[in-house]
Amino acid sequence: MITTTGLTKVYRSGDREVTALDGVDLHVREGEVYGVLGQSGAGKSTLIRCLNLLERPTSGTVTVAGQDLTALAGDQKRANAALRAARSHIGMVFQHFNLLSSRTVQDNVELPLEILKLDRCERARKALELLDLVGLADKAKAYPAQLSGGQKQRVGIARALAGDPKVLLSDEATSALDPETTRSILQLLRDLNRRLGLTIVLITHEMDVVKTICDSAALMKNGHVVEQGTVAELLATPGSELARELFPVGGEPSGADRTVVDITFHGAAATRPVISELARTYNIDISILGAAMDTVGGKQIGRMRIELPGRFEENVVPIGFLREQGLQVDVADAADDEPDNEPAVPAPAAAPLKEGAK
Ligand SMILES: Nc1ncnc2c1ncn2[C@@H]1O[C@H](COP(=O)(O)OP(=O)(O)OP(=O)(O)O)[C@@H](O)[C@H]1O
Repeated sequence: MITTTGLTKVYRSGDREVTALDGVDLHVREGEVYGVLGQSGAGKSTLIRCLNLLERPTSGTVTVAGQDLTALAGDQKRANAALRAARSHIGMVFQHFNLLSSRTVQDNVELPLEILKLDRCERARKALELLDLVGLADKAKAYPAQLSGGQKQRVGIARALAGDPKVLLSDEATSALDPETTRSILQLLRDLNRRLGLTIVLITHEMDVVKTICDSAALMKNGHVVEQGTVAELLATPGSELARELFPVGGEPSGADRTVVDITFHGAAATRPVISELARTYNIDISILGAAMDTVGGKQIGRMRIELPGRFEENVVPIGFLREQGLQVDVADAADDEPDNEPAVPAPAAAPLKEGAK
């Protein structure tokens, strides 16, 4: 539904240049909720604003619903009209709602319909229908100042839906809201995604938002997308930073001469007694440093951090055993055991070794 290739944005002011996006290749499938994460300054807002060409990319392409928006973004009048038409199918929701305080709720929602030149009756009908969809039918005549933050964001969402968009872009839509209101807005977005088949790209810095509604996510750093995929793919990627942040499991090793292993249990594997089997089979003492169960992307996932006595090279066989059980196993670096110094050790038949070492 949305593809960017080699998307680059360089801001220039005087002789200073800031590369906010540096060759971003993004792929958002139709009908999914896609989260973009990253620290402040990573380029998230620039990316989302480039998706509807509010920000003109310096180079690269943006394709939305099969249409290359970058090709429409010429200076000629015809191209601009075509871009405006394409944009009307992309809604945008903002962190601070951006409502006009002098207009009623209904008039705020009607604004994009005025730009689309719908007649008065049609505008009113559509605005009331949208307000009903977001649960605010009774607030049509209220002014923004009379609404709570969550209600204001619902108006922002209704306004974003006015052009019957296929895509909704959300720039930190919930970060100005309290946790309960955040949950209800996320629920509304998920609902709209399912009922209208809406593709949603949202920027967030909250892992809970990703856990609650995202099908896929990307992590940005310094203008690059450094990880992206479905939540399940990310959780199954050894060493994934997003997976670790989505599902943190702490615990420090008790000494230098230990091997720390993070195990992720998906589905049926979560209920098998693999740790006691491991202890019995190899006659080793296993310490559990941390453990957590959670629902991520609608699926039950378990994670455990264990400690095995001895260095990595002494634990090759037990680690191979865990992998043979179909578990995802990430071996953490021991404090005194840099990856570069790891000895080459033969792999057991069914499992790659130390692929997840970070
Ligand atoms: N209009 C602009 N002019 C110059 N530099 C800009 C402009 N907008 C953004 N930048 C710079 O581009 C980089 C990326 O900014 P951007 O706002 O996209 O990051 P972000 O990940 O959204 O950050 P935040 O989470 O703080 O909003 C930053 O270094 C920022 O200072």
